[in-house]
Amino acid sequence: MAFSLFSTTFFSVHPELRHIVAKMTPLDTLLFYVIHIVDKLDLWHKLPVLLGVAYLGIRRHLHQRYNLFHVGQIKGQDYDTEEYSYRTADGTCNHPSDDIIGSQGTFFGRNMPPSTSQYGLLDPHPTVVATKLFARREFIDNGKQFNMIACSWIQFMIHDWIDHLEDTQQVEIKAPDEVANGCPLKSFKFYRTKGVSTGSPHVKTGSLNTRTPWWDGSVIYGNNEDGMRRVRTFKDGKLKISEDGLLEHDEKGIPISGDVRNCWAGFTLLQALFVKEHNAVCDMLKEHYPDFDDEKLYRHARLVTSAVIAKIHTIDWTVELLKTDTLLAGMRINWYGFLGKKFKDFFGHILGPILSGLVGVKKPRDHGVPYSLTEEFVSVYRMHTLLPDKLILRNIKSTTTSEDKCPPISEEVPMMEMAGKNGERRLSKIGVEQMMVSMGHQACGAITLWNYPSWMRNLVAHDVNGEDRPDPVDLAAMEIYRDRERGVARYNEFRRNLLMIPITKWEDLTDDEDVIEVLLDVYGNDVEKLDLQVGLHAEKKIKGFAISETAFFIFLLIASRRLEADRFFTTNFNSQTYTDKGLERVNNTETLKDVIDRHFPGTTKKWMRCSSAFSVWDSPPNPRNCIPLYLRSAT
Ligand code: HEM
Repeated sequence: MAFSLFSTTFFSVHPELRHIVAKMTPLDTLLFYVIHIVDKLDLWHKLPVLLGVAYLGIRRHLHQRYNLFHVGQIKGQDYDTEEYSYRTADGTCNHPSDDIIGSQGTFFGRNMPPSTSQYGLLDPHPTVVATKLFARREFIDNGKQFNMIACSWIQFMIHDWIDHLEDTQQVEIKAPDEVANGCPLKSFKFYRTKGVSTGSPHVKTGSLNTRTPWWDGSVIYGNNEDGMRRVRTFKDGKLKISEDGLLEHDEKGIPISGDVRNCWAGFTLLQALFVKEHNAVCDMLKEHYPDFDDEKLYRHARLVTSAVIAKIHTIDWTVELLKTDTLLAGMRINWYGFLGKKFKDFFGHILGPILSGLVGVKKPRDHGVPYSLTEEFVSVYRMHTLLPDKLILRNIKSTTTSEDKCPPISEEVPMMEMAGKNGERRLSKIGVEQMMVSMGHQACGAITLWNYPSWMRNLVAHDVNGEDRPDPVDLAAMEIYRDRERGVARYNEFRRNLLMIPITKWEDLTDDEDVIEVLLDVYGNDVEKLDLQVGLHAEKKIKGFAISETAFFIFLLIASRRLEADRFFTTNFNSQTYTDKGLERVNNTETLKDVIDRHFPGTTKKWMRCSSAFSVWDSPPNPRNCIPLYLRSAT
């Protein structure tokens, strides 16, 4: 009897997922069944590497089938792809038959239908959630896994991919009495997200992405013609950069770069590094192809630099974020395929995406849904808890360096002073190398509850031109409001839509009794009401993962999509489009360390012990020989 009860519950589909499974094809139902049993045992991340990769392959397939929703009906035109064999300023002309898809100002897509929950925009009140569950009590770092370069890197990527168009109408949020004492701002105002009619019966209102969603380096090149003109020198294909290796600034002190919103010194440092990389690619191309004019040099250098950025993100940054052998293998398979780099270098992309990787396949694939980034993707990237309260500067001139290559601390600067125009002034005094080494040695924050930076709860945000907004905001509360305003599902609905087992009680989410006590205070016993952000930050983490599993499944889908839907990572990832030397540059760059070494020779040799520039620099190198033998060809 006990066994039969066990077997029926164990082998049956979770009742709350049945309506989703009912829409699947028989083969997909079977595949779902396989991953569902693994999920019930909480097993996939404990499986041997190849089985773990297989699980993720099945999951990604199901998400491609059931978690891509197109929003909006704007249709572009067919165009001559050969004429546009370069990345345009506004992201047009990338999809092979529709020039508009993926360009600036198109709709955010969705990974699931807009939330059906009946809870109101202020239920529970966003400042109550922010104060009771997010406010930092004391800084929690994430150990040696991830440093401030990694934190800046992801902001650098966000500013390449996504930002929402705002309305002209403002919302005002007032902190209720019960938490007012714990709120740096008793009330604050901000612009609503602009809701735009989609013309479609399914998702009636959507929002527009003011950045180009392609992985096209728009964070340094701009999102349209004006942005691109601002950053170019129009000589030898190069971009503007100051003598000291940092960004140039306009007369108001705003950096001259592709994206200048909500920047801080760590972020502009990366912009400057990749401007240097772009300019070095221009020099290299000019040497090999002396006939290339300014325009040709610019276009090719942009293709190469954007691909270098995408590659570093895929096989260096992500691997540090999700530090397990399965993900190390999975991300390298995304770029190089199961047969690994050596095979691909030698034979080229002669086999399909599984054996030779997503990059270089013959045709871009969008799984029947035009490419865009999604509302849910934005939500899972809300990672402001990565930011500390202070930047710890190191003295790289000191002669008393310890054996672990860790220079002594010279100063601790409040993060507020490193943001915006003030931050730019400070950075110019600090200089590139000291800033890079200092960020390398500082762990960033853990993505967990009670770790939201206090200074961001009274933050002067910027407009798209990099100008300060007059009204400071409580970003922690605002983020809760944003997800609700945009119809992003709350935590449990989000999980169901991602084919994950929903929670039924707080203990399913966390073992932390203090957290459970506050969840009960804020949400009562209603687990359905739990905000997505709170769930993502509270969830028990898989060993080695800096983010929650729930967030990870969105990454799994979108990380591949950014590569496989893009013509310049597929059909046009070839020497005809990139040039032989350009493609060689992409193929020979594996990590951020490679780029730092090119432009600041000696820096990592002197100051870095670890293998990746994204780990805390005095941590030991990765023991690569722990990777199973059968995967060595892929690594
Ligand atoms: C000093 C550093 C940073 C500052 C000052 C900053 C500030 C802001 C502000 C003011 C917003 C707009 C909020 C709104 O209007 O809804 C925002 C949005 C966002 N930020 Fe940050 N941020 C910083 C770093 C980061 C980092 C490290 C991440 C990590 C992933 C991140 C991810 C995001 C995301 C995903 C959004 C939402 C974008 C959207 O609504 O389309 N930010 N940030």
